Amino acid sequence: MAETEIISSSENNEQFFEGVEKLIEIWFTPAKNADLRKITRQQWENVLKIVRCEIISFTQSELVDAYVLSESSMFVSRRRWILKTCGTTTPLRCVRAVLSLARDVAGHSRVHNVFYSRREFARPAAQLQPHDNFDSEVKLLDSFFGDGRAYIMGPEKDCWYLYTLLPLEGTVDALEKEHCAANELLEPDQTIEILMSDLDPAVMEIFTRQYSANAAQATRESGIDKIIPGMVIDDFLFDPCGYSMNGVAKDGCYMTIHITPEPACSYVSFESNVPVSCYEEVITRVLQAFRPNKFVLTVFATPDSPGAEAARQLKKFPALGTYSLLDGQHCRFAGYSLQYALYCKFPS
Ligand SMILES: C[S@+](CC[C@H](N)C(=O)[O-])C[C@H]1O[C@@H](n2cnc3c(N)ncnc32)[C@H](O)[C@@H]1O
Repeated sequence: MAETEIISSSENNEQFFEGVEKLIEIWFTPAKNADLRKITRQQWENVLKIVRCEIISFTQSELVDAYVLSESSMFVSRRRWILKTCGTTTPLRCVRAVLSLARDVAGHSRVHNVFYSRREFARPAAQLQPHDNFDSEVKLLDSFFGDGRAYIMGPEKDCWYLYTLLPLEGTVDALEKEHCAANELLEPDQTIEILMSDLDPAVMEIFTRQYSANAAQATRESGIDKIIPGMVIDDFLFDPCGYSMNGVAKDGCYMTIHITPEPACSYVSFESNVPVSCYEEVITRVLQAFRPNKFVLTVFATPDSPGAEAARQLKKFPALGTYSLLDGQHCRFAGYSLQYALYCKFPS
């Protein structure tokens, strides 16, 4: 397994691990016979060496290959590549290699869209270049993709960063029309992410070897298997603690959950592209399973996806159960809308 970044703080002997992930998603323009799944496992292993992580498990459905990594997950489908890695990994360092493999092995020579995002790290100074600050990340991304657009949402300590491609020229409305006309091949898409911190220690205990004999037990006891029914689950319980899972469904949907249970730095991320028109139930199940004190919620949706309605509904939620909205923003990009929100538990 790759080098672990579990740091022991000498002051109080508490373990620290940076659970916050960097997430990059690249969509390639549809091309005849092109498929990212032509890239071999050995080629992915070489790419992941640059990132400083390893493959520890694999599962697949007809439409998506899902890898559990020593630091989070990777999903590969015909024209979409997703890499989500935590700790002090360096995912942006491998983008050039991925673009070359996409062109030379998979037959994809045109990038359609790119999303790079992350929450603010608990310890930004511990990150390696270019992840030690957002400006360096943006500079490197621009060197691959030309001029992108960078956003910072939310208050300083809890902010969420996003980089995506600039619409070529003109208004978002005009571009959306153009997209619809030119890209009949493009499927609707939506992604929900819930990035949770400061979680209930009683729940976090489930994700330790002391409490759970294996990953399947942790999955069942926490209720992870009930969050989105019908997924084939590939789960992993780290030693002495920590948990990662990927779920894949026949229709190409995925979900992924990663858990850092250490009390000093507890963090859980949930992500899925499940196409629902109301996310309230999924969000409620996630919050009931993990009981965070604080979380960032983001929903990306194309205008033709069921998730577009869900994103509109979220705009209207000043509170979610026992959580109040601290900050919310809505953005429209060419082809996507984004809802960002930061929620915090009501003071008891
Ligand atoms: C890979 S997991 C999930 C990280 C994820 N990004 C999250 O949401 O927190 C990290 C957890 O596993 C633990 N862990 C144990 N052994 C590890 C290893 N060899 N590599 C990475 N993490 C390990 C860490 O201490 C941490 O609690």
